Amino acid sequence: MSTTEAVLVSVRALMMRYGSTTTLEDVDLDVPAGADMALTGRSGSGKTTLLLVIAGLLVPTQGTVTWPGLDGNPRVRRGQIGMVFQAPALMPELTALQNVTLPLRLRGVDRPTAERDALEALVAVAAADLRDALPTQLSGGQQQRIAIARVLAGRHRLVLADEPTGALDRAHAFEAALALRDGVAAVGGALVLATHDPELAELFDHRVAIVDGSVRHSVRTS
Ligand SMILES: Nc1ncnc2c1ncn2[C@@H]1O[C@H](COP(=O)(O)OP(=O)(O)OP(=O)(O)O)[C@@H](O)[C@H]1O
Repeated sequence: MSTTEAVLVSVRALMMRYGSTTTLEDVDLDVPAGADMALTGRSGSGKTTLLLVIAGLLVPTQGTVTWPGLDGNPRVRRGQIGMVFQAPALMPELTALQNVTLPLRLRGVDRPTAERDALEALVAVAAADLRDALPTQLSGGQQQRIAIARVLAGRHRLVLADEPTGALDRAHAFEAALALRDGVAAVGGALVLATHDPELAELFDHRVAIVDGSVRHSVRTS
C-alpha cells in the first residue's frame, strides 16, 4: 500500500474476546480509501466481529480503531458507512424503488434526486425492471440485488458487506458481489466484503484472511 494513500479505518493491536473465548488477537488492519477488500475465514473465525469493529458498532476488548479518513463526529461518520447483510431486510410494504429511495429520503434528499439515484443504483445491479415489485413478488436473489442497490444509492465512503451473497447460487453470488464492488468503486467508495468463497475473494485487490484469530493481508500487485 502506498504511504500517500488515505486510510479510512485503522485497526491496531485489536483483541476481541467473548467470555473466555478469544476470537481475534493482535489484529492490525488499514482500509485504504477507494479500496476493495475481501475478508475471508471459516465460519466463526470473526469476520462479522471485525466488520462491526470497523463500523464502530462493537468496542474491542483491547486495541484501538480509528477512522482517520472519515468524519471525526461519530454521528456523521455513521452516515458515511453503509452496511449490507446476508438477509436483504427490505420493507415488505414498499416497492423495490421505494426501498432503495427510503434511506435517501430519511437523510433529507428531495424526492426527484432520491428517485434518480435509486434508479441509477437499480440499473447498476440489473434490477431496474423490478422497480415496482414488492419484496414478496421477488426471489431471494432479486431481493438481495435490491438491498445492494439500496446501499449503493447511499454513495457511502465505506461499505461493509457481511456475506451479502451467501444465500445465492454461485453464479448469482459472483454477479451480485461484483456489481457491489464496481458500484462502490464508481462513487469512489471503499468496500470490505466478508465471504466464505476464496475464488470470489481472488477477484478483489485486497484480501484479508482470518486464520486462528490472526489476519493475513495480501494486495494484488499486477
Ligand atoms: N455476541 C457474542 N457473544 C458471544 N460470542 C460471540 C458473539 N458474537 C460472536 N461470537 C463468537 O465469536 C466467534 C466469531 O463470530 P463471528 O460471527 O464474528 O464469525 P464469522 O466469521 O462472521 O462467522 P460466520 O461466517 O459463520 O458468519 C464465534 O465463535 C461466535 O460464536
